[in-house]
Amino acid sequence: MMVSVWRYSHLLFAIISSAFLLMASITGVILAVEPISNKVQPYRISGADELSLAEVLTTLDDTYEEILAVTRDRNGFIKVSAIIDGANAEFYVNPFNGEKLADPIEKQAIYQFATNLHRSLFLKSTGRILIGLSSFFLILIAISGIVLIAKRQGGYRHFFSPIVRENFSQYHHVVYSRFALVPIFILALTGVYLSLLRFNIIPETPISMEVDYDNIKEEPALPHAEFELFKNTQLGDIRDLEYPFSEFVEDYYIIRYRDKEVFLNQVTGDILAEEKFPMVQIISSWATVLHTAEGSILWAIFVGLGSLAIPFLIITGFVIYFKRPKTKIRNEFSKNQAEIVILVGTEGGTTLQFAEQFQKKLLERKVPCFLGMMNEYNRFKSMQQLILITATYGQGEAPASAEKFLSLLQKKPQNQNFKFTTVGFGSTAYPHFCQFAHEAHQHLSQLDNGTAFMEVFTVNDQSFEAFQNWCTEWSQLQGMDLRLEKPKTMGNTLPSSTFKVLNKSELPTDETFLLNLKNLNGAKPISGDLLSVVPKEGERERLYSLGKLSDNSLVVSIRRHPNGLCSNYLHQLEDGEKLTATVIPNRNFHFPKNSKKTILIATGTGIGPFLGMIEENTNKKELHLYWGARTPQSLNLYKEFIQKSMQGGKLSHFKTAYSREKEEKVYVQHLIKKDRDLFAQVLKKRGAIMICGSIAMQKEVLYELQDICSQELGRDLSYFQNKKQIKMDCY
Ligand SMILES: Cc1cc2nc3c(=O)[nH]c(=O)nc-3n(C[C@H](O)[C@H](O)[C@H](O)COP(=O)(O)O)c2cc1C
Repeated sequence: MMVSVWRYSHLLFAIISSAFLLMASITGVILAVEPISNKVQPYRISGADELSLAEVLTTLDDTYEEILAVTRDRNGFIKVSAIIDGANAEFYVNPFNGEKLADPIEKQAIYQFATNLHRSLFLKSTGRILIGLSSFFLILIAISGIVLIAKRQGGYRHFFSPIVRENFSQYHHVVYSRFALVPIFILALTGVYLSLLRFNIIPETPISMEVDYDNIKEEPALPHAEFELFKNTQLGDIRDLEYPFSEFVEDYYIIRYRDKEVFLNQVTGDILAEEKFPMVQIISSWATVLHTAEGSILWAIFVGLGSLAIPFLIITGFVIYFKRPKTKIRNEFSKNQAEIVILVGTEGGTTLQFAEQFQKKLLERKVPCFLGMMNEYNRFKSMQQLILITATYGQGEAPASAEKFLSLLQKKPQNQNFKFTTVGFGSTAYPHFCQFAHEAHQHLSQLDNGTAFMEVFTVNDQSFEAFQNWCTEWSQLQGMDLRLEKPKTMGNTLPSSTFKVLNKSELPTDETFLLNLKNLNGAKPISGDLLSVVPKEGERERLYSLGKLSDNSLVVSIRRHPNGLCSNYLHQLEDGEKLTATVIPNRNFHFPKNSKKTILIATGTGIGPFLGMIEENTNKKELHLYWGARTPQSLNLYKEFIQKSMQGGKLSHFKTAYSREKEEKVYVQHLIKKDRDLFAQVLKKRGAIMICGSIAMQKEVLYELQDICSQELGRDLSYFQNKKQIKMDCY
């Protein structure tokens, strides 16, 4: 079924019931404390459950004047009803010696208040109906939530796979709901059951045992300590025992077990009648125990945490929904007038925002274009070029708005020849980077009348810069010049900081340079975070990976492009000059502190964040660096730092691959192939591999790593990516 159906059902049920659920869950948390505070009282006597009824009744009869009943509650406390000095009394006893321990625990006012609010919102039957219905909605929310998580994770098998943190609400909503689903589901189900019971929709049929009074025996008369049943029944097995009303033989002992009731002749000890409780009664008893957690501290904590999760999930759920980018597609040309058809595959809505910017620029140039969703694929009569802009979800699958695309492609063939282009939006933090874009492109390539206009272009982590690059490349091939504007809603809202240039070291032959910066205020970056620089007002931002050498010194490694606005702007900065830029946290690319062995792989300026990570390796854990560049001279910029780090023990091994040193080109992937045992060992021992550099290098490196994973470790590469043992930041 479509993800959107599940999503909207999930949301709808939550909207309908959220206020009542909030009330029920908050009071539920308070009520979860009650069984714990009862259970910790010292009235449970160790070993009492193993005493026989014969022993207990003898002790109690010897101690008290007249016993009416003995009850064992869910806490294991033994309560006696007796007549003392002519008055009825109830109290807990020590069944070993009959000693009174305490009066029964009285329900505290706070729990009484919370119980009333929890059950009926102080609205009597109306409130009970509302709470019952909310519990029912909670079951539906839990079911649709399970389906949604499974869909997002790419199947039930991956239900508990790690989640990439995109933002606080999205991440924590999924993380906590995965663990809270079980208690929430049980609370909701038992809540509905208890409501149905209360309204007699589930009828509780009472036991109706008949005693054959005509055949009641009066002999042999035995003292009750001699009754077989009392000798063979342990105190822990019963729920309660009622003494006979009078001494007449027609009155009998009533003994209630967990699953049955027994009438016992008070003179001879014969069983007069016995009946199992009906199933409904047993289920009701279980539903009460599970829902109220009476008698179990662990269960009370479990369901208490489940209740606590509900308000959190309601709030984060609404934040996710209301923060989703809202875009309404406006088209100036109909689908059959358009020469360029842009179809979008999105789930969170961001990809559509990018596509809208692109469509806007085309419309400004009066290009007849149409923007729609990939699920709207149809016959487009005037289409000359189809542009797919799509995200990837699950384990490399289609996002919600593109689920039907591949089948529609077969069902709705175009009558004319057309070109096609695919832009994939994804994240290298996921094992199957932009896989759906590649798959869609592949399917289009198989059509007789479709021709690829460009290779698949991939955009990592919604990088506007990358999308702009694609747009420039595409528009040049089209013979036009399109410059996109970054929508305000897409801009990062993080505050900018001022940096002072400490120094600049340069390697003119390679057009690369290192900028040493000091943060004068604002954010506290970690190596691997990104520095967003806007070279001129109105210009798009460029991102650079940061290395942190000390609290006062950051480093960025930059390649200077001949016409590059930003790289040239940074290059002309003099020592002491100020730079305003924003630090963007890049959580998926921080140095793994818990890993005993780590391998860093970089090409060219990709070494930048690793310089900081090496410097931070003060514990001198095993750290390998593989670095690829054109010639040995390229190393001059970093040589001193590397040598110092190796001498200081912060870097254990350093290997280089130069592509223009000898006839035969050497790339980092060749080094990996040679050292495959080391790579296998590191992954096996829960170490980490970090990759930074070009996407082209990343592809080759991943290919090599995939081979090592399947050949040496018998697992897919994605297994280690999911465990965050492989981290990438490539561009
Ligand atoms: C649950 C989940 C699963 C994802 N799976 C993948 C994946 O397998 N491959 C990938 O490249 N990106 C994956 N992504 C990243 C998204 O494709 C990326 O964030 C995209 O920009 C989202 O676009 P949208 O907001 O238009 O849906 C995943 C994101 C989420 C939240």
